[in-house]
Amino acid sequence: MKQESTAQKAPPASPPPSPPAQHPRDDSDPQALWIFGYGSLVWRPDFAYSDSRVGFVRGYSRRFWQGDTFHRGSDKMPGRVVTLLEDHEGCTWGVAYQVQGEQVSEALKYLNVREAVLGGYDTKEVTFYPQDTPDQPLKALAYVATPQNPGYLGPAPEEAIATQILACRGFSGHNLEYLLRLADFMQLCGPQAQDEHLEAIVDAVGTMLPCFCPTEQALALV
Ligand SMILES: N[C@@H](CCC(=O)N[C@@H](CS)C(=O)NCC(=O)O)C(=O)O
Repeated sequence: MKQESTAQKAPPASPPPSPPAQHPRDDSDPQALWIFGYGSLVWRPDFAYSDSRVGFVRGYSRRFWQGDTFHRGSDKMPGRVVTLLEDHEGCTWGVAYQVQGEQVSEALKYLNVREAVLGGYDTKEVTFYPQDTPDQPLKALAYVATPQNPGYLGPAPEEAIATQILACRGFSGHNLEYLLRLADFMQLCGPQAQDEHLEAIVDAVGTMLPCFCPTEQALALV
């Protein structure tokens, strides 16, 4: 069966910018906006920002339950990326970025394409607790993939998610890079930042890698 190369799939033409929605503003600077990243945005924001904080949001758990046919997968082999699941007991660590002045419209225009159009994410206001000043929470904008979006894959055993991640790649790179960069970030956050779902997938990948790695004999044939 002909494998569609991701190189053949041109990204959809840029859509008209999203209508000016009401976004949470930074009380200290009405022109400023905080944007919360908890997936690829923690290591590749790719928009200009004035400040950033490591911290967490309460009431949400991070899950690899969103399919991705552009950045980390293809139409035939969709990858898995993260979204936020409402969970009363949940806590998700990430990075909040402050954008000010012209940075606000530039960031929103960029993220509308990257997250909404290409990724199926919608925006949601969350309360962000900076690691260093959790008693001074901030209102922030998060991009969340809800079960209603067409790319949503929903729950699966961590082993199945690991297999899918090992097998997929897209325009932004391999799905495994996405997983491991997020795991690296969580390591940097320290022992108080736990994500059992992420850890279980990383463990499953580690168990499966020998099956995905060529043996010496196979390499000798290259
Ligand atoms: N909205 C989450 C997840 C974002 C995310 O991973 N989105 C995908 C879109 S499907 C993306 O931007 N991928 C770019 C990449 O994989 O480098 C975040 O705040 O980080």
